[in-house]
This record gives sequence, structure tokens and C-alpha cells, in this order.
Amino acid sequence: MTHPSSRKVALVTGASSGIGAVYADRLAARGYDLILVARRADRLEALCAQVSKAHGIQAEPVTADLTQDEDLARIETILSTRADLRVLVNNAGIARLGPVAQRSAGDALSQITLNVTALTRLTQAVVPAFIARNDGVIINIASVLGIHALPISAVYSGTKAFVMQYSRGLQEELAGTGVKVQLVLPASTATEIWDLSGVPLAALNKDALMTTEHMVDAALAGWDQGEAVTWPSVADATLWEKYEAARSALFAATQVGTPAPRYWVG
Ligand SMILES: NC(=O)C1=CN([C@@H]2O[C@H](COP(=O)(O)OP(=O)(O)OC[C@H]3O[C@@H](n4cnc5c(N)ncnc54)[C@H](OP(=O)(O)O)[C@@H]3O)[C@@H](O)[C@H]2O)C=CC1
Ligand SMILES: CC(=O)[C@H](N)C(=O)O
Repeated sequence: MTHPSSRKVALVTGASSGIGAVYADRLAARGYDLILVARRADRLEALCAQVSKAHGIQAEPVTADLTQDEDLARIETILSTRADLRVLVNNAGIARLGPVAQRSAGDALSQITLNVTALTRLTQAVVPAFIARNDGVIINIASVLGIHALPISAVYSGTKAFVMQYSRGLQEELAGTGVKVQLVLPASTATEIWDLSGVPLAALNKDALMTTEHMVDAALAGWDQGEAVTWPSVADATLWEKYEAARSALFAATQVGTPAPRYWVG
């Protein structure tokens, strides 16, 4: 399937609510045609109608459950064959919060399947096409919980740590090409994810809760500034520089080939 490349298309996963729906609106405002993916067809159709009318772009709803192999394969085909595709927003995600002993293995696997496996497969599908065109942007939505594990977020934090390291590795691989990967790490944002997670939105500290509009507009401002890593809520950007410097120093300190003196036996 090929399409005329005069128009530019963005595919947003998890566009039926929350952060994904705002990405859809903002990318439409920037002139992108849209392919919007999620399970709730009614919501996708309503959003497509709304953004098409508001911004004069074309928007196509694609109903898919990204935990299902056949649905995922359909989206992979779109990503690998649409010549007009310029942006992939890997946003679809779920959280099932709670102590491991109090949640099921199914809860753990559902997070891994969507947050890790689907994101990996969709990225894998689009990267060769973007490299061939030397053009394209992948926006991966991780979380501040990718660098911070709470007693209730072992699995969720693990999935977001994967998104972080996967994105960082891809950025290294694609350095010097026209293909960009932006890693976005939102803090708590007011969306449906919370009530579904087991932690009601109403239980959160309102002062630490961002609106979806603020989150996405900040992330897009980071994109415009050419950021590889965007922390929408962090005012002191030097904190990330210091974190990276400490991480790099720790990694360098591992490359010595001998046990550290404190582990010497006898
Ligand atoms: N809200 C927050 O505090 C934070 C959120 N994030 C991340 O932001 C991203 C967006 O979440 P957010 O907007 O908050 O939450 P929402 O629950 O509002 O949105 C999640 C989206 O993912 C879609 N989705 C869920 N399951 C599937 C599935 N099996 N197949 C396809 N689509 C699916 C949902 O659509 P549908 O149900 O119609 O399929 C929905 O569109 C997630 O990756 C989340 O981890 C990161 C940090 C903080
Ligand atoms: C539900 C959550 O844990 C939230 N998505 C986050 O990443 O902070």
C-alpha cells in the first residue's frame, strides 16, 4: 500500500482518551493527517470528526486491541507501508497498581504486553521505513515512574524503565540520521488511567497533578526545542544533566574487570 507523500501523517496509539487524544488535536493543529488507534471505536470516530472539522485535516480511526497479535499486525503493516507517515506516537499504556502479592500475574502481563511488547513491535515496524526515507519522528511516552519504583508500581515502573532504555538505545542507533526519537516522561496527569489502575484519581494530590493539555503542550515544546528527553514537569533541567552524569560515571566504574575491594574474600 503506498500513498502520495505530499501530506504528512501521524499515527497516535491510545488516542481515544487522555494524553493521546490531546496529541491528536495538537498534531492536527500542526497540519498532520491522523491515524488514531485504540479499542473504543465510538470515541475514535468522534475525535476524528472533531479534529478534522477544527483543523481541516483528514483523520482515520483504526480500532485495534494492541495486546492482540492480529490487531497489532494490522498496525505494523500501516507503519511499514505508509509512505506519508512522518510521526508515530507510542502512547497507549495501562497501569495496574498494587503490591505484586495482591495483583494477579494477568495484571502484570497485561501491562508488559501493551506497554512493552506493543510499543516495541510498532517501533520495530516503522524504523526501517523511516531510515529508508531518512525522515520520521517516534515519540515514546514513558513515565517518571521509569526511574522511580513505588511499592505499588514494580511492574508498571519496570515497563516504563524499558521504554526509557529502549528509547535511549534507539537514539544512539539513529544518531546522525534524520530519524528522531523523543522520550517523554510525564508525572501524574489527570486521565482515566488512574481509576483503571486501582488508585482513584480523586486520591491524588491535586497540586502534583498536571492537565493533559499542559503535559502534551510541554512535550511538544520539548520536541520543537530538539530535546531527546523531555520531563514536562521538571523546572530545573540541570537535574537531568546531573542524573545522566552520575549514570555515566557509574557505568564507567563497572568497566574494570575485577571485583571491587569491598568484595574481596580472604
Ligand atoms: N496519566 C498519568 O499520570 C501518566 C500517564 N503516562 C502514560 O501516558 C500514556 C497515556 O495514558 P493516559 O492518557 O494517562 O491514560 P488513558 O487511560 O486516558 O489512555 C490510555 C489509552 O490507551 C488505550 N489503550 C488501553 N489499552 C489498549 C489496548 N489493549 N489496545 C489499544 N489501546 C489501548 C486506551 O484506549 P481504549 O481503552 O479505547 O483502547 C486509551 O486511549 C500511557 O502510556 C501512560 O502510561 C505516563 C505518566 C503519567
Ligand atoms: C498510573 C500511573 O502510575 C501513572 N501513569 C504514572 O506513570 O505516573
